[in-house]
Amino acid sequence: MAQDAGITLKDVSRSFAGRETVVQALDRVSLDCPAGSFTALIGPSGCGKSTMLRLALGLDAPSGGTISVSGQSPQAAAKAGLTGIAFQDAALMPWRSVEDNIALPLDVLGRNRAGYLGKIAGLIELVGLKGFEKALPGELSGGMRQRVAIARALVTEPEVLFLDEPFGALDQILRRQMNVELQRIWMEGRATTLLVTHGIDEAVFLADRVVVMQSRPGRIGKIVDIPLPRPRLPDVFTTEAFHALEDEITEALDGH
Ligand SMILES: Nc1ncnc2c1ncn2[C@@H]1O[C@H](COP(=O)(O)OP(=O)(O)OP(=O)(O)O)[C@@H](O)[C@H]1O
Repeated sequence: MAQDAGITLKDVSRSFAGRETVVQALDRVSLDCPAGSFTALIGPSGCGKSTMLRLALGLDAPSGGTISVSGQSPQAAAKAGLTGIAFQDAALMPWRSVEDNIALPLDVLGRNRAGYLGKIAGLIELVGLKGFEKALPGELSGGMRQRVAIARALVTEPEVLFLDEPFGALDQILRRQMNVELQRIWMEGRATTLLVTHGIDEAVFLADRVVVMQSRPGRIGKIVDIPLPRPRLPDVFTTEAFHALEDEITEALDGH
């Protein structure tokens, strides 16, 4: 992985002009996610999480400041297939099979799928969907659809992975299983990962650092380091150290 395969935001602002007021969705936000790190972003509704993701994906431009993704502009990184994204609702094409959905970014980038057949088969194995290659999304459970979305996000071998509440629609038990799976997948590839989540437990379990945001204007309130050793096992959820970190994040969310 390249030395600069991280995400860097320097004094990034994004404002939206409303009818009467200006909404400061992000106000001079600076954040450095080093190559290979796992960062979770948590904050109240409207604090600018989606805005930050859209900027880092090159789908929107900041009003001020600079963003670097994998050492390039967000647009250049996306065009080069250096970024991967998985959303909450999986957003699979219902008429495409599992393997065809996973191959979608290759088609979008105009890459020859033939060169990726081994990669696709490996990803299907990695996310535990062997035997479901030809299945359609309608034949899969919610958890399986999210696995497809994660495999799809990884197909271009991105250096930077964005996850926008990928397990938000799943029940608590399945979500925890998927958290364990995601940690395993991340530890194998070590893409620089930025996870947007509403789950404090999910953030503590997965991340090296949890960035707690505040709204109006959208700013970083606190960054909480998560020093728990890896691989983290499911029983870590019930430890005192885990609860203490959850409490620290809850307090930061309450503005303390
Ligand atoms: N295209 C837009 N036009 C006008 N205002 C916008 C636009 N996009 C976002 N905003 C405003 O910017 C602020 C931040 O929105 P954003 O969607 O980034 O928040 P969020 O933290 O992702 O919220 P949630 O957790 O509810 O998804 C909000 O006040 C929102 O109304």
